[in-house]
Amino acid sequence: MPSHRYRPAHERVEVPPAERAWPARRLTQAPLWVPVDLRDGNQALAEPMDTGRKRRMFDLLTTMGFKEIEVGYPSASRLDFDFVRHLATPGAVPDDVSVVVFTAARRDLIERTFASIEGMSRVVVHLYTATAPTWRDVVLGHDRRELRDLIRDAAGHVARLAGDRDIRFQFSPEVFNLTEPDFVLEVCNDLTALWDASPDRPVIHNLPATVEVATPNVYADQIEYMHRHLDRRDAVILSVHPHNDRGTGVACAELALLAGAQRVEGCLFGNGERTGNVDLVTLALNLHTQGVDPMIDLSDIDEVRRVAEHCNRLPVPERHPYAGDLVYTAFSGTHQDAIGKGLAHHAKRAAELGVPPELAPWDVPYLPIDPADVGRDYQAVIRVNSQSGKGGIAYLLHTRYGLELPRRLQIDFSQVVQRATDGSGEEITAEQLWELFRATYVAPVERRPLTEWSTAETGPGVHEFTGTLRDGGPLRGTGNGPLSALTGAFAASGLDVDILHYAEHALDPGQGGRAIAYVEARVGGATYWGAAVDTSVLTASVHAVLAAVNRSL
Ligand SMILES: CC(=O)SCCNC(=O)CCNC(=O)[C@H](O)C(C)(C)COP(=O)(O)OP(=O)(O)OC[C@H]1O[C@@H](n2cnc3c(N)ncnc32)[C@H](O)[C@@H]1OP(=O)(O)O
Ligand SMILES: CC(C)C(=O)C(=O)O
Repeated sequence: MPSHRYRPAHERVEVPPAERAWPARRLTQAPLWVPVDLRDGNQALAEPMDTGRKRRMFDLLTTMGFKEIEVGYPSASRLDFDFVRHLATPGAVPDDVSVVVFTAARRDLIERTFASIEGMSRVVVHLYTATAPTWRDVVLGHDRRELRDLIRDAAGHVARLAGDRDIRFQFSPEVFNLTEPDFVLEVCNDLTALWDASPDRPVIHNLPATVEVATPNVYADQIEYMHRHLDRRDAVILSVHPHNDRGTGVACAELALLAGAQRVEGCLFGNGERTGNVDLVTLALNLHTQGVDPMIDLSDIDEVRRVAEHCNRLPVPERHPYAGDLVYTAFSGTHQDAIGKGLAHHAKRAAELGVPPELAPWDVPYLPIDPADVGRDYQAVIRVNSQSGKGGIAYLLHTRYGLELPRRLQIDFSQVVQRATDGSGEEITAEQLWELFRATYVAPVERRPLTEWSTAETGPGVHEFTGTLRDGGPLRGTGNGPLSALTGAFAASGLDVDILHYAEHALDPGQGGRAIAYVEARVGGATYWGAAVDTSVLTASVHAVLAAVNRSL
C-alpha cells in the first residue's frame, strides 16, 4: 500500500486554536433537521429520481415531520426545475414546511433558481462555493480575494432578486473542513452583514465536511471555533453537513452538535455522494436511545425504508443501524439466552409497574432499543443456526408454540438441533424446530403404541395400570399414582423405568384445550426425554412416558 502518498489530517486541516467546551456537553434536544435526499442524495444516484419518485420522497419526508426540506438544484436540470415549479402549485407544500433550493454562485444559475421559485413562499435560497485552497487553486482558479468578491457579488445578486419576499438565505463554504478558519469567518461574516441577518430573520451558515478527512474531534473543534467567532451569533443558524468518507459521519454530526451546531443536513439511511451524507435516521434514533425526542416519526421504519429504497433504487443493507433486516436479530447462543431472559424480565417489570410493555423503561441486553418502537415485532429477534444455544431454541418454541421446556430438556434438545444445523449449515426456522422436536420426543410413541389402556384407583393411594402394547404384550402394574402404576407395569414386564422429571402445562388457553407433558426417564441405565400433547393431561403424561421408553428401544 503506497501510504506515503497521503498527508495526515493535521498537515492538511488548519485546526483553529483550541477553545473546547464540547467534550463536556450533552445532547438534550433535537437539532433542526434538513433532509437533502432530493438534492445531495439525488445528485449521487446513477438514475436520478423522476418526478413521481421525487414527489414520493417529498411526501415521505413531510409525513415523517421534517419542516425544512432541500428539494433540488433547479438550475441543474429541467427535472429539478419542473419539480420546484410543481411545488409552487397551491397545496403542494404543507403550510408549516419550508423548501430549500440550491445554487452555485453564478449569476445565470441564481437567476434560473429564482425563476423556479416564482410565486412560492417560505423558501430558503442556498448559495454555495467551494472555499478550500485546492479547490480555489485547481478548480476555480481564484485567490482568496477574488473568491471573496465573487461570493459577495453572488450573494448581493441573491438579495436583489429576493427583494422583500418571504425568502431566507443560506450559505455553504463547500469543503469548509479543509478551508482556513479565518477565511471562512471572513466570507460568512461578509454575508451575515450583506444579508442583514437579525435574530428574527437569521442567516444559515452551513459548514460542510464535504469530504471527510479527519477524526470527528477535529470537525468538532472547527465547528466550536466558528460558533464562538461568527459575527451576530444570535442572527446565525449554525448548520452542519457531514459526509461519511471515513465512516464517521454520524460521529461528526453528534460532536458538531455538542460544539454549537443547531441544524443538521443529511439523507435517510446515509444516501449521498460517494459513501453518503450523514444518516439522519441513525442520528435521530441515537437521540431516541438517550431519552431525547428526535421530533421525527420513525415508528414505522420499514415503510420509511421501503419508500427510500424505491426512490433511490438502492437497498438498505441488512446491518444498517436500526433499519437493517438483521439488526434486532441474535443468532448466537449467549445473546439469545440474555435476550430471552431480558424480555421476560421486561414483561414482568411492566406488569409490576402496571403499564403496557411498550411504555415500560427498556433495559434488555443486546437490544439498544425496543424493536416495537420502530414498528418491528419480536419474531426476528431470535433466529437459530449452528451458533445458537438452548436459550434461543427454547425462546422460539415458547413464543411460537407456547412450549415451556424444562431446563434439562432444553439442553437435550439443543444437542439435537446442533447436529441438524451442523449437518445442513443452515438456519432453522421455528416451524422446523417444532417439527424436529415432535419427531424426536413426541413421535416415538408410535413406534410401539398402547392399543388400549386404562388406570383406576383401586384403594386409597393405590392406582392400577392395565394396557396392551402393540408387539409388546400386556402391561399390568400398581403404584401410588397413575404414572408409578405404569412404571410398575413396565417393571413387571422386566423393564426398569424411573421417572426423573415430570412437567406439564396447558398449550391452548381456555377449557378443553390441549396440554403438553414432558418426562425424563431412566430406562435401563440411560436417560431419555419424551413428550406428548393431548386434551387429557393423563393421556399426555402416559404417552410422554411411553415416548421416552420407546426412544430407548
Ligand atoms: C458538494 C456538492 O454537492 S456541490 C453540488 C454539486 N451538484 C451538482 O453538480 C449537480 C448539478 N450540477 C449540474 O447540473 C452542472 O454541474 C451545472 C448545471 C450546475 C453546471 O454545469 P456546467 O456549466 O456544464 O459546468 P460543470 O458541470 O462542468 O461544472 C464545472 C464548472 O462549475 C464551476 N463551479 C464549481 N463550483 C462552483 C461554484 N460554487 N460557483 C460557481 N461555479 C462553480 C467550476 O469552476 C467549473 O467552471 P469552468 O467550466 O468555468 O471551469
Ligand atoms: C455545498 C454543500 C452543502 C455540499 O453539498 C457539500 O459540501 O457536500
